[in-house]
Amino acid sequence: MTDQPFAHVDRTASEAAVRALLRGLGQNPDAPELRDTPARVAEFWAERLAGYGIDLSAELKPLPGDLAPVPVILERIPFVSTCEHHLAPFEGHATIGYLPGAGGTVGLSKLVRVVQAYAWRLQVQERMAQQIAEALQTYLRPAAWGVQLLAVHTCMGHRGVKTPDVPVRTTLLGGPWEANPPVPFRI
Ligand SMILES: Nc1nc2c(ncn2[C@@H]2O[C@H](COP(=O)(O)OP(=O)(O)OP(=O)(O)O)[C@@H](O)[C@H]2O)c(=O)[nH]1
Ligand SMILES: [Zn+2]
Repeated sequence: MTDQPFAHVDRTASEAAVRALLRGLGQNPDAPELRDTPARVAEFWAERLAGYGIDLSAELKPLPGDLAPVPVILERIPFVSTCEHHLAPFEGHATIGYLPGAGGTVGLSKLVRVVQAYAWRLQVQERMAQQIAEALQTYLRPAAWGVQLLAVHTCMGHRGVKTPDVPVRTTLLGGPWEANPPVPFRI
Protein backbone atom coordinates (compact mmCIF):
# COMPACT_ATOMS: atom_id res chain seq x y z
CA MET A 1 0.00 0.00 0.00
CA THR A 2 1.08 3.58 -0.45
CA ASP A 3 2.07 5.54 2.66
CA GLN A 4 -0.93 7.82 2.27
CA PRO A 5 -3.90 5.72 1.24
CA PHE A 6 -6.33 8.52 2.16
CA ALA A 7 -4.46 11.33 0.39
CA HIS A 8 -7.40 11.91 -1.97
CA VAL A 9 -9.82 12.55 0.91
CA ASP A 10 -10.71 16.04 2.20
CA ARG A 11 -11.78 15.33 5.80
CA THR A 12 -12.96 18.88 6.48
CA ALA A 13 -15.23 18.89 3.45
CA SER A 14 -16.52 15.39 4.27
CA GLU A 15 -17.37 16.33 7.86
CA ALA A 16 -19.14 19.52 6.75
CA ALA A 17 -21.17 17.47 4.27
CA VAL A 18 -22.23 14.97 6.95
CA ARG A 19 -23.29 17.84 9.21
CA ALA A 20 -25.33 19.26 6.33
CA LEU A 21 -26.87 15.85 5.65
CA LEU A 22 -27.89 15.46 9.29
CA ARG A 23 -29.47 18.91 9.21
CA GLY A 24 -31.20 18.04 5.93
CA LEU A 25 -32.66 14.96 7.60
CA GLY A 26 -34.10 17.08 10.40
CA GLN A 27 -31.42 16.17 12.96
CA ASN A 28 -29.33 18.47 15.12
CA PRO A 29 -25.63 17.69 14.48
CA ASP A 30 -24.70 19.65 17.62
CA ALA A 31 -26.73 17.39 19.92
CA PRO A 32 -24.35 15.59 22.32
CA GLU A 33 -25.07 12.17 20.86
CA LEU A 34 -24.39 13.35 17.30
CA ARG A 35 -21.47 15.72 17.93
CA ASP A 36 -18.79 13.18 16.95
CA THR A 37 -20.80 11.58 14.18
CA PRO A 38 -19.56 13.74 11.26
CA ALA A 39 -15.94 12.90 12.08
CA ARG A 40 -16.76 9.21 12.46
CA VAL A 41 -18.65 9.11 9.17
CA ALA A 42 -15.86 10.96 7.35
CA GLU A 43 -13.40 8.39 8.71
CA PHE A 44 -15.72 5.57 7.66
CA TRP A 45 -15.87 6.84 4.08
CA ALA A 46 -12.13 7.43 3.91
CA GLU A 47 -11.63 3.76 4.85
CA ARG A 48 -14.36 2.67 2.52
CA LEU A 49 -12.76 4.43 -0.46
CA ALA A 50 -9.15 3.55 0.37
CA GLY A 51 -8.83 1.60 -2.87
CA TYR A 52 -8.14 4.80 -4.80
CA GLY A 53 -4.86 5.04 -2.86
CA ILE A 54 -3.60 1.49 -3.45
CA ASP A 55 -0.75 1.28 -5.96
CA LEU A 56 -0.98 -2.20 -7.46
CA SER A 57 2.15 -1.75 -9.58
CA ALA A 58 4.13 -1.72 -6.33
CA GLU A 59 2.34 -4.84 -5.05
CA LEU A 60 2.22 -7.15 -8.04
CA LYS A 61 5.89 -7.96 -8.44
CA PRO A 62 6.74 -11.60 -9.27
CA LEU A 63 8.12 -13.78 -6.51
CA PRO A 64 11.83 -14.51 -6.98
CA GLY A 65 13.00 -18.01 -7.78
CA ASP A 66 12.15 -20.68 -10.26
CA LEU A 67 8.48 -21.42 -9.58
CA ALA A 68 6.71 -23.81 -11.93
CA PRO A 69 3.71 -22.23 -13.73
CA VAL A 70 1.08 -23.93 -11.59
CA PRO A 71 -2.48 -22.55 -11.67
CA VAL A 72 -3.29 -20.41 -8.61
CA ILE A 73 -6.92 -19.88 -7.60
CA LEU A 74 -8.05 -18.13 -4.42
CA GLU A 75 -11.62 -19.11 -3.62
CA ARG A 76 -14.20 -16.97 -1.89
CA ILE A 77 -12.15 -13.95 -0.79
CA PRO A 78 -14.63 -11.86 1.26
CA PHE A 79 -15.07 -8.25 0.16
CA VAL A 80 -17.19 -5.21 0.92
CA SER A 81 -17.84 -2.54 -1.68
CA THR A 82 -20.13 0.42 -2.23
CA CYS A 83 -22.76 0.87 -4.91
CA GLU A 84 -22.16 4.16 -6.71
CA HIS A 85 -25.90 4.77 -7.25
CA HIS A 86 -27.04 4.77 -3.63
CA LEU A 87 -23.78 4.71 -1.62
CA ALA A 88 -25.15 1.45 -0.22
CA PRO A 89 -22.92 -1.54 0.58
CA PHE A 90 -22.72 -4.60 -1.57
CA GLU A 91 -20.72 -7.49 -0.20
CA GLY A 92 -19.81 -11.02 -1.02
CA HIS A 93 -16.94 -13.15 -2.22
CA ALA A 94 -14.43 -13.03 -5.04
CA THR A 95 -12.82 -16.08 -6.59
CA ILE A 96 -9.80 -15.08 -8.67
CA GLY A 97 -7.04 -17.06 -10.27
CA TYR A 98 -4.52 -17.33 -13.05
CA LEU A 99 -2.19 -19.66 -14.86
CA PRO A 100 1.21 -17.94 -14.62
CA GLY A 101 2.62 -16.53 -17.84
CA ALA A 102 5.13 -13.80 -18.72
CA GLY A 103 4.62 -11.94 -15.43
CA GLY A 104 5.44 -14.99 -13.31
CA THR A 105 3.83 -15.88 -9.99
CA VAL A 106 2.96 -13.33 -7.30
CA GLY A 107 2.42 -13.80 -3.57
CA LEU A 108 -1.04 -15.05 -2.61
CA SER A 109 -1.82 -12.01 -0.47
CA LYS A 110 -1.28 -9.76 -3.50
CA LEU A 111 -4.39 -11.22 -5.12
CA VAL A 112 -6.41 -10.21 -2.06
CA ARG A 113 -4.96 -6.71 -2.43
CA VAL A 114 -6.17 -6.60 -6.04
CA VAL A 115 -9.71 -7.34 -4.84
CA GLN A 116 -9.48 -4.69 -2.12
CA ALA A 117 -8.04 -2.05 -4.47
CA TYR A 118 -11.22 -2.18 -6.55
CA ALA A 119 -13.75 -3.09 -3.84
CA TRP A 120 -12.83 -0.02 -1.76
CA ARG A 121 -14.17 2.42 -4.34
CA LEU A 122 -17.56 3.54 -5.60
CA GLN A 123 -18.52 0.68 -7.86
CA VAL A 124 -20.92 -1.40 -9.83
CA GLN A 125 -20.25 -5.11 -9.68
CA GLU A 126 -19.51 -5.51 -13.39
CA ARG A 127 -16.89 -2.74 -13.40
CA MET A 128 -15.25 -4.14 -10.28
CA ALA A 129 -14.93 -7.56 -11.97
CA GLN A 130 -13.62 -5.94 -15.16
CA GLN A 131 -11.01 -3.88 -13.29
CA ILE A 132 -9.77 -6.94 -11.38
CA ALA A 133 -9.52 -8.84 -14.67
CA GLU A 134 -7.61 -5.96 -16.30
CA ALA A 135 -5.19 -5.77 -13.36
CA LEU A 136 -4.48 -9.51 -13.61
CA GLN A 137 -3.81 -9.18 -17.34
CA THR A 138 -1.69 -6.01 -17.05
CA TYR A 139 0.53 -7.04 -14.18
CA LEU A 140 0.70 -10.83 -14.44
CA ARG A 141 0.42 -11.32 -18.21
CA PRO A 142 -1.07 -14.74 -17.39
CA ALA A 143 -1.59 -17.64 -19.77
CA ALA A 144 -5.18 -17.88 -18.44
CA TRP A 145 -7.18 -16.01 -15.81
CA GLY A 146 -10.56 -15.92 -14.10
CA VAL A 147 -12.59 -13.57 -11.92
CA GLN A 148 -15.91 -14.41 -10.30
CA LEU A 149 -17.79 -12.11 -7.92
CA LEU A 150 -20.80 -13.30 -5.96
CA ALA A 151 -22.40 -10.45 -4.02
CA VAL A 152 -25.59 -9.21 -2.39
CA HIS A 153 -26.60 -5.56 -2.92
CA THR A 154 -28.24 -3.76 -0.03
CA CYS A 155 -29.66 -1.19 -2.44
CA MET A 156 -31.97 -3.99 -3.56
CA GLY A 157 -32.62 -5.32 -0.05
CA HIS A 158 -33.01 -2.17 2.05
CA ARG A 159 -34.87 0.12 -0.32
CA GLY A 160 -36.50 0.21 -3.77
CA VAL A 161 -37.63 -3.31 -4.62
CA LYS A 162 -36.80 -4.36 -1.00
CA THR A 163 -35.72 -7.83 -2.08
CA PRO A 164 -32.84 -8.94 0.15
CA ASP A 165 -30.33 -11.75 -0.23
CA VAL A 166 -30.31 -12.06 -4.02
CA PRO A 167 -26.85 -13.29 -4.99
CA VAL A 168 -25.49 -11.61 -8.12
CA ARG A 169 -22.79 -13.54 -9.96
CA THR A 170 -20.34 -11.94 -12.40
CA THR A 171 -17.85 -14.20 -14.18
CA LEU A 172 -15.04 -13.17 -16.52
CA LEU A 173 -12.56 -15.67 -17.95
CA GLY A 174 -9.62 -15.37 -20.35
CA GLY A 175 -7.27 -17.58 -22.34
CA PRO A 176 -7.98 -21.32 -22.43
CA TRP A 177 -10.08 -20.98 -19.25
CA GLU A 178 -12.73 -19.16 -21.28
CA ALA A 179 -13.73 -22.37 -23.07
CA ASN A 180 -12.78 -24.70 -20.25
CA PRO A 181 -13.03 -23.02 -16.82
CA PRO A 182 -11.48 -24.71 -13.80
CA VAL A 183 -14.00 -26.08 -11.31
CA PRO A 184 -14.17 -23.01 -8.96
CA PHE A 185 -15.35 -20.84 -11.86
CA ARG A 186 -18.07 -23.21 -13.06
CA ILE A 187 -21.59 -22.24 -12.10
N1 LIG B 1 -25.90 -3.69 -13.28
C1 LIG B 1 -25.80 -3.24 -12.02
N2 LIG B 1 -26.83 -2.55 -11.50
C2 LIG B 1 -26.69 -2.13 -10.22
C3 LIG B 1 -25.58 -2.39 -9.42
N3 LIG B 1 -25.80 -1.84 -8.20
C4 LIG B 1 -27.01 -1.26 -8.26
N4 LIG B 1 -27.56 -1.43 -9.49
C5 LIG B 1 -28.85 -1.01 -10.03
O1 LIG B 1 -28.75 0.27 -10.56
C6 LIG B 1 -30.06 0.71 -10.82
C7 LIG B 1 -30.17 2.20 -10.63
O2 LIG B 1 -31.42 2.47 -11.20
P1 LIG B 1 -32.13 3.87 -11.17
O3 LIG B 1 -33.48 3.70 -11.83
O4 LIG B 1 -31.23 4.93 -11.68
O5 LIG B 1 -32.27 4.12 -9.61
P2 LIG B 1 -33.48 3.81 -8.66
O6 LIG B 1 -34.67 4.60 -9.09
O7 LIG B 1 -33.01 4.04 -7.27
O8 LIG B 1 -33.74 2.26 -8.93
P3 LIG B 1 -34.49 1.20 -8.00
O9 LIG B 1 -33.38 0.50 -7.24
O10 LIG B 1 -35.17 0.28 -8.95
O11 LIG B 1 -35.41 1.95 -7.08
C8 LIG B 1 -30.98 -0.10 -9.92
O12 LIG B 1 -31.72 -0.96 -10.74
C9 LIG B 1 -29.99 -0.90 -9.06
O13 LIG B 1 -30.50 -2.17 -8.70
C10 LIG B 1 -24.52 -3.14 -10.01
O14 LIG B 1 -23.49 -3.42 -9.40
N5 LIG B 1 -24.68 -3.55 -11.30
ZN1 LIG C 1 -27.35 0.70 -5.55
